[in-house]
Amino acid sequence: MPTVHVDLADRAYQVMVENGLLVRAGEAIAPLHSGKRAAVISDSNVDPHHGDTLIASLTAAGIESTRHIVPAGESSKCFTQLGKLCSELAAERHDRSSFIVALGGGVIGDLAGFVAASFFRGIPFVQIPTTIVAQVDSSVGGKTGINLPEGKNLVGAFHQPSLVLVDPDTLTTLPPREFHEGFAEAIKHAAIRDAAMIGELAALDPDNRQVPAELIARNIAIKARIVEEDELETLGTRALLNFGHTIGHGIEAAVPYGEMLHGEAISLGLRAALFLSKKLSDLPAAKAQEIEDLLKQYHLPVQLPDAITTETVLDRLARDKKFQSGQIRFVLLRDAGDAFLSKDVTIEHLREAIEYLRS
Ligand SMILES: NC(=O)c1ccc[n+]([C@@H]2O[C@H](COP(=O)([O-])OP(=O)(O)OC[C@H]3O[C@@H](n4cnc5c(N)ncnc54)[C@H](O)[C@@H]3O)[C@@H](O)[C@H]2O)c1
Ligand SMILES: O=C(O)C(=O)C[C@@H](O)[C@H](O)[C@H](O)COP(=O)(O)O
Ligand SMILES: [Zn+2]
Repeated sequence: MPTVHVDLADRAYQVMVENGLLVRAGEAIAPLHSGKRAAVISDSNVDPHHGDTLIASLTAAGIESTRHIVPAGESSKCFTQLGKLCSELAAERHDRSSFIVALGGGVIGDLAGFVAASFFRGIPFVQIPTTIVAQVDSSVGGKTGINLPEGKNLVGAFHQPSLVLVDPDTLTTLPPREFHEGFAEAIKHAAIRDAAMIGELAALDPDNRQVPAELIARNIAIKARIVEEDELETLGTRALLNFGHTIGHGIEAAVPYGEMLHGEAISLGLRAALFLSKKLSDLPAAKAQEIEDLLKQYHLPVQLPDAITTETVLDRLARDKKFQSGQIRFVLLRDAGDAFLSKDVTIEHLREAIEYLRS
């Protein structure tokens, strides 16, 4: 069973990756938490598939739980759901010895994690990710938060989970679109840190739901090593995980939240970033093509819909956290597996890259 240790001093934790782990979640969680009351936060799609299994496992391990369900989808990463969940926890008389269990995709992980960071000024939380995005990326690293109409993830906190339990079997209930979108984050990891994984992803059948636990763990390890180096994104290393996210976030926020899934927007952002990496850095055209082909193989979008205007994308991305004192910090590739943070990308370059997505 692959386990990845995230080494962050007093905030260190394990990420366990194992088929069938959801049934044993209670056993894994109980020894880590002195409190025996949990608030399970999930969404209206995930709870009917996996909620009962989790609650039964917690109960069997002596953990009493309350159940909190938000509407499925990106639009739930908002102040309304944050406030509602905090009120529900207070009404259920959760206290500082309680902990949260987030059961769902990246939306639930980010939202429930922010509830955990805020309620009573912070209580522990466990991540049980159920999408590819969440299993290879969002459940690890401690970025929690919500969106604003003005842009993605503009309000939030760093709050590391106390444990992450990844059960690849939960991926079998994902609809095809939601299954494929997550591979954009795995392709991102390969592009920035693990060129060999490009070939390995290309060798897999993109429609096979039996995603190898080793592949998920390999992605988690890439992210964990970067987070260990630069937990709060102050040094620049962690910003490399934002490859494809400047334009990607701009596109995701240019339409009503949820209309374009995160991974789909990031696929477009990756293609734009590959274009700029060829133009402004040394990325060989053949490498860029190989990564772009991988996006297509995983049924990810590579063309910007006509209805999304370049000016709207530019407006949304200008509010991104990566803009500091008016300067853009943009992630480019020198080569596959070799990313760096550039200050040479201008608004004109961004405009050109967004237009390129129409070709
Ligand atoms: N914190 C981070 O480091 C980080 C990293 C990457 C992405 N994110 C965030 O994650 C979010 C996207 O996450 P996502 O793509 O997982 O979206 P999501 O959580 O909305 O899940 C996608 C859809 O799949 C459904 N679903 C989830 N698991 C299911 C399952 N096992 N069976 C059936 N249906 C299931 C959900 O209900 C939803 O409709 C974005 O808000 C993004 O900003 C955060
Ligand atoms: O964990 C990180 O760091 C990442 O950048 C991972 C991204 O995939 C993720 O989408 C993250 O939420 C982006 O963070 P943001 O700070 O740019 O909003
Ligand atoms: Zn992302």
